[in-house]
Amino acid sequence: MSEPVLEIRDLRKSFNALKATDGVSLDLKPGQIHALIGPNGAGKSTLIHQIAGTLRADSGTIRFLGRDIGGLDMAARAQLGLARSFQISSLAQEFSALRNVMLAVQAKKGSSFRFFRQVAGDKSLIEPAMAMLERVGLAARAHVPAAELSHGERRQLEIAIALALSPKAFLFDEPMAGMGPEGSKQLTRFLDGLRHEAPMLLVEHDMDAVFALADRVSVLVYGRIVATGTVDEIRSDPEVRRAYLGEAA
Ligand SMILES: Nc1ncnc2c1ncn2[C@@H]1O[C@H](COP(=O)(O)OP(=O)(O)OP(=O)(O)O)[C@@H](O)[C@H]1O
Repeated sequence: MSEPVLEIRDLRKSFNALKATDGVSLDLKPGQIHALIGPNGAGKSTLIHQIAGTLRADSGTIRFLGRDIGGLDMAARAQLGLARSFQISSLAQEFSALRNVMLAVQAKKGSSFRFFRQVAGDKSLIEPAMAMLERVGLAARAHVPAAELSHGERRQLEIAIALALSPKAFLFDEPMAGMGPEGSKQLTRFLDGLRHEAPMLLVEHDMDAVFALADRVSVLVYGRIVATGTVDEIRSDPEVRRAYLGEAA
């Protein structure tokens, strides 16, 4: 069995009396899409925040590529290859799509800060940035400001930025939100191909997307994982159907 890329053990986070993360353990293995589902307020985003480093866990461990990253900040985790996207937009709205991706390429290179006008013509940034835009189907819109892109195009741009970081794992928080049926189908196809680039922890309410994509599904309710398994196992679990899928068991 291959080693997990991401290994979460007994993670806990409270907001006053509320246990938002209540002893969560999960593994993300190479090539996998591991979906995290659960009702509103179950603690899915809180969990993603702790893994990404925007929120500090109260206790428990987060190992990424074999290393305990609990003490690292978000930037250090991103530098190691943990790419987070969606829900909170990472785009600089006034900058073109190309410039947004160039900034990500520059950040990945870890180069010391320079004013953008000094690097605007830098081929070592433009070429990889354009390649990312091509991959996500946005090359023709490279020079359009992010603010003028459609919702679906902004999602594509966010993926291009995530790809520019050469991620070793993706954390995606509700990528399908607001996409519409056709957009969701396209994004589902795209994410399906991405699993071979890096495994993905996917928080998603769109069950069609989850059931089409996930190798494993974990169900979170009140901060606890109440079930974990394949799509078929989760779909046929009577407790999950009762607690979350809204069906009579
Ligand atoms: N910073 C905070 N301070 C206090 N309570 C918080 C904070 N962040 C989240 N919570 C609470 O923690 C619980 C889990 O919230 P979280 O946003 O993680 O749920 P979720 O499963 O992502 O929900 P949704 O599906 O609606 O996005 C909720 O009860 C929420 O109100």
